[in-house]
Amino acid sequence: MTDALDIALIQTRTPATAPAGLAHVEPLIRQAAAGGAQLILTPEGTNFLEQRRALRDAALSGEGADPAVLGLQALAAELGVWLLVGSVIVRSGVADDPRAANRSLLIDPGGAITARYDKLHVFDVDLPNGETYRESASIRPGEAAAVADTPWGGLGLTICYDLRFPHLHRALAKAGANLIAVPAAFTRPTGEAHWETLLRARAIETSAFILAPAQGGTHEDGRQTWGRSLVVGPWGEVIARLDHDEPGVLHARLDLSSVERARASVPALRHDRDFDLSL
Ligand SMILES: O=C(O)CNC(=O)[C@H](CS)NC(=O)CCC(=O)C(=O)O
Repeated sequence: MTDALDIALIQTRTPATAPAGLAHVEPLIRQAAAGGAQLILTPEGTNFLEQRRALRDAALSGEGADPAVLGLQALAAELGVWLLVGSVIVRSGVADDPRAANRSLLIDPGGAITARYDKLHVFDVDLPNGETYRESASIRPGEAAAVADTPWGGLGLTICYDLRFPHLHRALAKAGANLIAVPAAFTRPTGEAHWETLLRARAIETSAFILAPAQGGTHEDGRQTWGRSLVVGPWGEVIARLDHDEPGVLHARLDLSSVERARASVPALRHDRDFDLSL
């Protein structure tokens, strides 16, 4: 295992009103691979993004039959890269629950899916500007966290709103993650107020790299997402950022040995104490 890892984050704007093909990500993934990225990460909603989605049975496939998933598997194999598909909206496959899963997939350079994670925390939120989200109406939350094996160590999987739950990230780090993916489709107001601060806080708390590819810009249905894809190092330092909401590729070279250095220096991950909360 060498200490250098070349990654790339894909920032895109998934079509909002219909199941997407790959036109909004494939050229960017090819560009990332041509630029030397070994691990490429895409945002939440890579195959489908629709704010006011009704239960869209007709539009949804299971993971094994989703055209975007199959296309991304073929692309990873053709390019010989690891691909973390931030999320796809697919049939959950759970009987008696018509809701979909909001699922991250890790695809290896042979095109095989080696890890998956269903978003644990769904976004049921009323923002001060009147934007309202009820993700639980269409998405069945997952039950389990996941740390995926990669040639570069453990990759903790999270999705978007999960960013607000620090104990999940600490648990991932304690379970062996030195990289944590935070693929997102953040709202504009919460992105502006919270995105970079929360990402840097999670990096500092876990002494892990935080890799956050985002949706960005104004979507067809008028929904706006906060781009500004970000790579943060284990000391909380910003390694690379896109300072806009347009589609693009963000390259970064990670020095993996910096995780151990940060953890040796401030071992807070090992300093948890049990405490009493009685008054
Ligand atoms: O809707 C889709 O198709 C894809 N999923 C999303 O966009 C999700 C659920 S609506 N968005 C978030 O979790 C935003 C979190 C956020 O913005 C915050 O925590 O502030």
